[in-house]
Amino acid sequence: MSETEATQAAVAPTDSEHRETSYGVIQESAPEGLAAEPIEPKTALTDQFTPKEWDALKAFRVEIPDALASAYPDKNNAKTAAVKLWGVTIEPSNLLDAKVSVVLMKFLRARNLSVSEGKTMFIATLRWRDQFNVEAACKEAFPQDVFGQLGHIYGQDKAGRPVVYNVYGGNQDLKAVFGDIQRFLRWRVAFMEKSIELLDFETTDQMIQVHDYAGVSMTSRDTNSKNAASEASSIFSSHYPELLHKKYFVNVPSYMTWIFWLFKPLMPSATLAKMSVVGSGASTIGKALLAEVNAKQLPTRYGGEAEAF
Ligand code: HEM
Repeated sequence: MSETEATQAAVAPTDSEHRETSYGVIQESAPEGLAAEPIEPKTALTDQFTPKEWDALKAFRVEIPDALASAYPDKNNAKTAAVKLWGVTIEPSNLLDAKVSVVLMKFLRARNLSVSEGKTMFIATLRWRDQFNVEAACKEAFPQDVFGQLGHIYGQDKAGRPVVYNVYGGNQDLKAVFGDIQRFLRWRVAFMEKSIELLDFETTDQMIQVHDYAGVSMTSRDTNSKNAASEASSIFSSHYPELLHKKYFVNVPSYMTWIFWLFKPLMPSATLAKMSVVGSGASTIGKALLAEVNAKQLPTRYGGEAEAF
């Protein structure tokens, strides 16, 4: 059997006997003359896929071996080898796995269900992860005195999504944080990956992000912090599709809210629609965040009851 045939057999087995498939799913008999549809393992998240999304996913699965070969042109067995993305193992022989389906669906949704564009994004993401060396960034020891207060992962929203906070406020040495842009980016990517570890891709596949800008002023926006912000933002738009449920910008000084719109050209409109700028002070912030997060899960400084960071 050729590699292409082997892949198609794994994606859409056609024999009409009861049998266990390569991905461990019992295949029901199909009526005479009809190809059996592979049985899809279901989860709360795959249950939310629309018929159009299922169609796109089935077409995308067929493209995966080719996508893997394009992502890793120097690897001999790239077409059949496993790749790990956000803790989920993707390989041509397990494409019916529900978690794999949820991960692949993210690339399709981010590209309006276009299989070719989703595939391009998937290939670019795998290549970028290698070039950036995400694995090494996740193992890097960042100085606590510079990065220790910059990111917090705390609590869940009412639907169980993790809530993550980036405190980019002026109450810390922003020159040290953004002085080395590449180091900041490695820290930010590692923090994103750590947040993603809390997603099981069965019941939860998105997070809430909060940016806290308490104490920033126009002088905090120097060339380095501006470049770091736009580079990080473009990395997330290009290589972390559909992982954000909502994003709140809190403690934004009112004379600086216009900065929000500077990011408009960097982000798809669907992502922009998930974001809101909230004013300052625990009660104002609480009004916005308590709609999503229970008081016990929300730090007091944001209007909740949790004695957190
Ligand atoms: C003045 C100091 C500021 C610093 C140091 C700063 C830092 C950053 C950084 C590092 C990012 C990268 C994305 C991330 O980490 O999630 C970012 C993104 C962003 N910032 Fe700021 N920022 C500042 C001010 C502001 C202000 C006043 C606003 C107004 C609301 C704002 C709105 C945004 C938006 C819309 C994004 C894109 C979000 C995304 O890509 O997920 N920033 N900022």
